[in-house]
Amino acid sequence: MALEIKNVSRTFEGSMKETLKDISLSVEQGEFICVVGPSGCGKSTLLNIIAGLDFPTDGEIFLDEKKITAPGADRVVMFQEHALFPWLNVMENVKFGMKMMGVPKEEQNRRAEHYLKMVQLWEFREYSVHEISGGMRQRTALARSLCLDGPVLLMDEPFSALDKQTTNKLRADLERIWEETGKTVIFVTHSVEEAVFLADRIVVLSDNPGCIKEIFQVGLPRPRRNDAVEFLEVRHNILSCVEREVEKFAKEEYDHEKMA
Ligand SMILES: Nc1ncnc2c1ncn2[C@@H]1O[C@H](COP(=O)(O)OP(=O)(O)OP(=O)(O)O)[C@@H](O)[C@H]1O
Repeated sequence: MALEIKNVSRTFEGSMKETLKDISLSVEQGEFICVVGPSGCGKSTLLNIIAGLDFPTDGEIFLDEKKITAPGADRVVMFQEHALFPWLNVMENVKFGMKMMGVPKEEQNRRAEHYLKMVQLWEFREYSVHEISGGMRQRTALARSLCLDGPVLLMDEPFSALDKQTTNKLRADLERIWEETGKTVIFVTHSVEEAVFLADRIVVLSDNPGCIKEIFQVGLPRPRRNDAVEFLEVRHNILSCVEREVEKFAKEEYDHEKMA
């Protein structure tokens, strides 16, 4: 599904500044977009608005020309916290969302098996949540999200609480799954390296207010190696862009303090 973000701005009640200002972006069906930028620049706010969990003060978002006004089955959100139910086992957790959506039992079983195999957890389906590692929990959450079969996957720093080795493994898994399923992915991350590993395009947000500062087309062949010279070059360019933003923000804070 194609996503069209048109002049989206968001100001929170009681706030003196716009969190997001005039964001416009066209995302093609099956594209992998990463959003990076300084802490607090509005990445999660943008994702929440696309999810229909929050609303723009100005502007509109369209999914295949249909305006987004609420959460919907066409967009599945996955957060940093896996939010699994500790009293359910892996399989039951994966089926939970489908149950809530009234998916017939046979279809629940079919999808749960398919996606648990895809995330390599089929052998662990009877394990309870406390018996599996953090990475396996996040893979359970990923299988649960994939089972909902939404064409758009919205991911808010899904791997940031995990150790480096597990994160690297999950990134590679996600890339493979994205290639297999053809979903449109919007992925928020603090890690420029993660963005260069995963994205077709990387959107850098500026801070205060959150605007699109630059959009990078990554263009490196997949699978990508984070020690390849080309990878490091792209990473360096984007990092400089984000760091300039952080420096600008720090200077503004400093000037503000001086004037106070
Ligand atoms: N519900 C809300 N009410 C008021 N202000 C909010 C609300 N949600 C977010 N904000 C403010 O909007 C700004 C952007 O927050 P947001 O979480 O979108 O940034 P972020 O770029 O995702 O941050 P981080 O990288 O630290 O996760 C922050 O100043 C935050 O305090």
